[in-house]
Amino acid sequence: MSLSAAANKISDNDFQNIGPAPKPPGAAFNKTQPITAYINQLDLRDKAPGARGRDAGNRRTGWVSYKDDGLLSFLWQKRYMVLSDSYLTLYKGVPTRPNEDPMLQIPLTTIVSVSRTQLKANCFEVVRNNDRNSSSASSGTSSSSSSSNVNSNSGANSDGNRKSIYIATKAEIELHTWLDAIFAKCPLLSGVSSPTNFTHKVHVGFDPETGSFVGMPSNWEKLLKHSRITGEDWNNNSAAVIQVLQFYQEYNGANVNPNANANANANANANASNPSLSKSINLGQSQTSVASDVHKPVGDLVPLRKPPTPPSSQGKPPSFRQDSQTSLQPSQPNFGHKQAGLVPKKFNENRPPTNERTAPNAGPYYGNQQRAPVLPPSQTSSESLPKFQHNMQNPYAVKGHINQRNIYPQRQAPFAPQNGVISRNKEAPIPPQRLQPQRLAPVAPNKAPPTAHAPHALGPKPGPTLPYISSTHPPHQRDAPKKPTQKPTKDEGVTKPRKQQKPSMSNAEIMANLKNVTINTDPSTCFKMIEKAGQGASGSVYLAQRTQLPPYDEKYPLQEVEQQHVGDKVAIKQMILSKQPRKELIVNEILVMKDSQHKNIVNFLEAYLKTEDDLWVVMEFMEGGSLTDIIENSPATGSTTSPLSEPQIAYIVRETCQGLKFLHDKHIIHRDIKSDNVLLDNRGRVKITDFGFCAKLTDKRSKRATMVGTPYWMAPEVVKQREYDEKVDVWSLGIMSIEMLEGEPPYLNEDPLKALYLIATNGTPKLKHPEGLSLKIKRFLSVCLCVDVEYRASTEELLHHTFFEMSCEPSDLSALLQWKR
Ligand SMILES: Nc1ncnc2c1ncn2[C@@H]1O[C@H](COP(=O)(O)OP(=O)(O)OP(=O)(O)O)[C@@H](O)[C@H]1O
Repeated sequence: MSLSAAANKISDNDFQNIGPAPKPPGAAFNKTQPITAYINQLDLRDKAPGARGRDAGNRRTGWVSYKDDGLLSFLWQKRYMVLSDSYLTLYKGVPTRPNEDPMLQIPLTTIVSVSRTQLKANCFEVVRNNDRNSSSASSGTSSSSSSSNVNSNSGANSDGNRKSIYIATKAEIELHTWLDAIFAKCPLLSGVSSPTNFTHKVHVGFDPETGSFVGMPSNWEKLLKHSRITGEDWNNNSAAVIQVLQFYQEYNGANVNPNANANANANANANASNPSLSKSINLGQSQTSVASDVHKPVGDLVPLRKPPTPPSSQGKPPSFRQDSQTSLQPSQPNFGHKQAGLVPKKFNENRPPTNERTAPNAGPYYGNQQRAPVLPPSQTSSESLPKFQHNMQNPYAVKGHINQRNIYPQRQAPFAPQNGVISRNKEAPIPPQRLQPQRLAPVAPNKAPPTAHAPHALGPKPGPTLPYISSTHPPHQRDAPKKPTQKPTKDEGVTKPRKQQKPSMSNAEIMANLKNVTINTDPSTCFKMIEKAGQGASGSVYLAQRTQLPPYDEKYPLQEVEQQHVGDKVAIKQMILSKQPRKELIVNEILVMKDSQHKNIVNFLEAYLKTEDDLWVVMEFMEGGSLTDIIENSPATGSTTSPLSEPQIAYIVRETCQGLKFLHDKHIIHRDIKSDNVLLDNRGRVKITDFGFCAKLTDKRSKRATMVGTPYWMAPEVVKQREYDEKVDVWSLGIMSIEMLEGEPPYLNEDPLKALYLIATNGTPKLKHPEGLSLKIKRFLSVCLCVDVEYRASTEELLHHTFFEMSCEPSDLSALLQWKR
């Protein structure tokens, strides 16, 4: 026996005949245990036959990468590591002789800290107190328990007498087992993983027996539990679950460490294959804060849907007090991230417009990865369709109903955010357990005109004393369209994700910029306020009549002013600036609107800074209200037919698409296309509004990665946090078309988190009743809702689509606008 072996009480046989690890004790295996705990129960120690007795087989061995901060600090070296009861020893290779000299031997009694580091994947740092009992091969002696001779190769990170080495393992699981074993053996660590800089390991899994997730940060666990994301979902695609969790949490304002991303995904992927075991996902050091910050209430949400027009049929002024009292929304409205860039980007330059550009890999519709067949116009006639339909496996052409369960999986537990509940029901606040989307019937606009000119005549005086509705996000309600399947009524609005960002400008800069785009005068004398027309997250919208032309202001060219007439009806959005958390975004929004005069974009007229705190944005008035209102008030809603006919849908989508193409040509992405943000006037004109989420693409930034939008309308690439471009609007346009066909977007009855998961994993959503639809609309939807962005049509291409040939005349919308009259 070698000296070192003797000193360490190691048998010469200890390094031989290691043999396979014993099988897990199946019966005792508790599936709810994190996998590391499970593995710790297993006897992974190298039980060399001769080892039992003196060392009780109590050692662990294996190949690792090793590095220190000494002379060879730049080098990761492959080493064979042995953990015995007394030492952590590194060899050049598997020891073949009993007296084989180690490269480094550290008495366990000197190890004062072991912690995970981000130096390398699966890496940990071992810190030892160097003033005693450490030895190194380079000392010229074999290891000795009394040696204090540690050369620079083995010492690192000197801090007085403390030195570090770094060990990296190939797999995450190895790292866990090494850490656990070292902690168990080092007397100064007391078997407890409490060194400084330690990383919280989060072992995530799903226990099929209890039907619950294990090892999750508590907030994630709750989110998952109530999102109806099932163990099956987890087993099918755990990476997607982690992805949407991160997405959702971040978007709901949790104070997530920005680095807390990648590891979990990667590990979830890596672990996704074994459904029977819990999956071990190490969130890494940077994700410690994920675990610790997850206490942010999930109820810190912003309404997905715009709040309804306040009840007004009684002819009373809007009850600000009631709204502000009943809303449990957080005080920050959602502005998204408007980001300006000025250099145009070329896109779709190699892609000639086609009449029928069909997405080949539009998820389940076409089910293959080939390039879209570009059919010449002559081939779009019906005789070519059956073959096409067969080849492309268009699910929209599938006969028969789609099983509702495919679209609305069985509910399990109700959503129970930790706190911060959003109530959408003034009379009976919704219990926190229920956070499901709901659509309530929109309220008819206030018909009774207020008696005075200015908005304050409509209710409490505006200004700082006004209990301002928008600041508390009164939630939008919609009646879920009645369905024959009698799905459970949803009580809660869904969330519009909100990302917290540091304001990029100081308040003074913002005000200066705002003054540059507004007329700094009191507009009260220029308008007669008629009624409240709507409520947005950032302010109230009023119908008003122009009583006076705007005063001359150099920011507004004379010809623009001359287009205005006394007596014109306008919409005025009034915002209290002190209630806006991201004032700089309002400036951007005004700039985008001001610069986007198009027949399919709600026309910006002028903006006033009435006081330092009171901003009025004047726009053209759209009497028809939002497309959401129209869908929900359609005579067909509640019946088995679509709320809108295909010709009506074709017309509205075409008009919206024209507005989008205008934006896209200017390299602006809207990022929040949905029926709420499409307004109609009483002549059937269709216009896009709400530029709060707009982003401008530039040469330098031809793609975006910020997750913006409203979950149910979000493109998969947004949900998956990939780079995206203008085509996210095309996806949302496809979803908006489904709204008009089915009354609501896919997955609206799902918890937002589950919806995100479904978008990420299902890709192209299924239609509820494809059998009754024309092939043209199904093909149109396929090219909009194509997961592969490359094959998704551009707005330019869409405008050539044969679906638009069936567009109705604007006058054919009159029945839909009837409800407003
Ligand atoms: N130009 C307009 N003409 C008529 N009604 C409008 C007009 N703009 C908005 N509205 C009504 O006011 C409601 C709120 O609109 P607004 O744009 O403020 O909502 P929002 O999308 O929540 O906006 P933000 O988040 O920017 O506050 C709309 O749903 C619509 O009913």
